[in-house]
Amino acid sequence: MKTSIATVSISGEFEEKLAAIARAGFDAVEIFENDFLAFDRSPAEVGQMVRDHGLAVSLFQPFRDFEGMPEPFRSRNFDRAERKFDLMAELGTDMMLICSNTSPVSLGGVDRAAEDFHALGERAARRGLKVGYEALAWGRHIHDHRDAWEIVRRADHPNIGLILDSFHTLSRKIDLNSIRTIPGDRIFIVQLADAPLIEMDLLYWSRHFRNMPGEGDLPVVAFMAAVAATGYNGYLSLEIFNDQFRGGSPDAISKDGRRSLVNLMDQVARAEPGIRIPVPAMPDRAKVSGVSFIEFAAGDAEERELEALFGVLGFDAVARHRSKAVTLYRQGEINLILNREEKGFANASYLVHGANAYAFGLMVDDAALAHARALKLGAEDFRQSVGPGELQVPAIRGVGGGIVYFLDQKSDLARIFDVEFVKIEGRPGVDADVGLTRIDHLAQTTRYDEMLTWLLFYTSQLDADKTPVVDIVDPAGLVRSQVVETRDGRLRITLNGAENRNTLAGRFIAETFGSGIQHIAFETNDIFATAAALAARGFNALTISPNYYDDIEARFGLDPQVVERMKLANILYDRDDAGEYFQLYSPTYGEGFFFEIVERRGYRGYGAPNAIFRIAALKRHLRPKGMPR
Ligand SMILES: O=C(O)c1ccc(O)c(O)c1
Ligand SMILES: [Mg+2]
Repeated sequence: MKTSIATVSISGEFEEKLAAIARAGFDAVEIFENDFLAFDRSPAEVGQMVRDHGLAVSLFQPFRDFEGMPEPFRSRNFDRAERKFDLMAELGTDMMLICSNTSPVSLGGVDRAAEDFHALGERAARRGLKVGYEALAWGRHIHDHRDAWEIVRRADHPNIGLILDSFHTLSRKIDLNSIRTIPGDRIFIVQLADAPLIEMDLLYWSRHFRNMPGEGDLPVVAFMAAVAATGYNGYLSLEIFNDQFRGGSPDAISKDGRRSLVNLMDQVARAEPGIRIPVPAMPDRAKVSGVSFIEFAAGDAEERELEALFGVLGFDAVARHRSKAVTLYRQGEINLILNREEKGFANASYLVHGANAYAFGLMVDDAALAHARALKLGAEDFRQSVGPGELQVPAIRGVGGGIVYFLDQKSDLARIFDVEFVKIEGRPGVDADVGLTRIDHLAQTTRYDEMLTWLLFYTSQLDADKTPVVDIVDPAGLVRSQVVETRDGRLRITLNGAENRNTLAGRFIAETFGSGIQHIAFETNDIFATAAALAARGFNALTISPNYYDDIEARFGLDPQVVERMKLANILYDRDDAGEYFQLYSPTYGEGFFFEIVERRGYRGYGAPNAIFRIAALKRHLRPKGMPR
């Protein structure tokens, strides 16, 4: 498969863009005219620069307001096109994109447009060039690929073809079967973009909100499956206009782009077998059956603090690592690992970020395959030397440079805790359990502009979906939250994107020097019993304002006695179509890390309406900056 990306999709100086695009593994770039015009090198030098980076120029674009113009505009347009043909020869590309006319003076008429294209085809043929026609979703007369195709068909010239752009077709919800009847060799190039579903003007949506396939909500897989079914085997070219990407890291955006195409084509090849586009074989997205463990890095000082905290939460130290300063704590199905090694990755993470939950293990169907897929998608491999008899657990770097381990039940990895740990025997009378059964969700906080990267990271590797974005109101600003979850809820990761550093989330990443796990939610089957057991162990739940309880009693029509019990235990409540949700929180530790305990009675959400109340409460607890602990 041949991949390409438009220069507008990436931020930076022209040469920076090329370098990042090349490093990410693309074959070609679409040169967007304005990027070129703003750059102070000659067309020939630009062409050479592109080739020096090992790239080709897939397309020169856009040429605007060409077809269906009255004189004198029509003649001028042909002259203008000839000038651009000169430029293309110097750049070293044979393909130009003409987008459908938006000019108020343009005349409609399929045949008039077809004649213009036929005449242009003659001129292009003399130069050995090709011209592709794209219907902009907001074109004045032509805004549907079916009409653009009709014009190309009637132009009846081998040097004139169709350009499809997923955004224009999908934003207008055009029947995708209409693509399947177009001959693949008449489609000159396919541009790909996704976008979040937002009701707004098509032009504005397109120019500001496009994102990489898989990052938005449009059915780009179905679109591309229809294109691939035509026999098309040309460039798969990303064309992403996105305000955030324009200010982002050229390397990160390029890598995301390349990952999005590999993931897209893997899904297309599965949906549409026998396509001509060669798609590298790779394992399917990994099925996750749960979070097997969460590992904390700490130093001596925090070790005792964390140990005490785990104890209060009802975790028991059940095993010690055979060769490392690592302890395993357990309750129900939950495994917490405390790593206070003075060398290795955990220690490095501790030195940079302070005590933090830097790693977690996912139980998948096949760890080796999950790891192999991740690497094919461009994930960074993680390996660390292992002692004699210890297992090399397949792993990759994740959010904030943390580690995601893959475990399974079918290999030796199933016995990791038996192989690497020694049981701590004989603690009679210790019955710490407060009824926590499993990890309900992990919450990772990132900068807002990294959110799409990590959403794509998870959803391209794991058989999990993303939920729509929810705005979390922090008294100091908005935090956007989006969840990656499996249908059965065995995996739930909430990603919280902080836009400013005054929010609880923003402060967390500012003070801990980067993104990471900010909270962990455990599940219980009886939150009232768990709350009582926790209190008996000396746990202080986060104090929720009494005002909250008056409100929920009225809002949900709850039994006042139940509300009174919730108030005493600082339990928050929410309800959706599927059921009820109860939550309680720990105070914050360190720079804003906390635990949550939830009981789900069928409920599928995350208590977003309660966020403002618990954030306000958490902030009351958070020590003022600069104060000693
Ligand atoms: O927003 C535009 O004008 C524009 C230009 C060229 C394209 O290929 C496109 O999809 C949109
Ligand atoms: Mg386009």
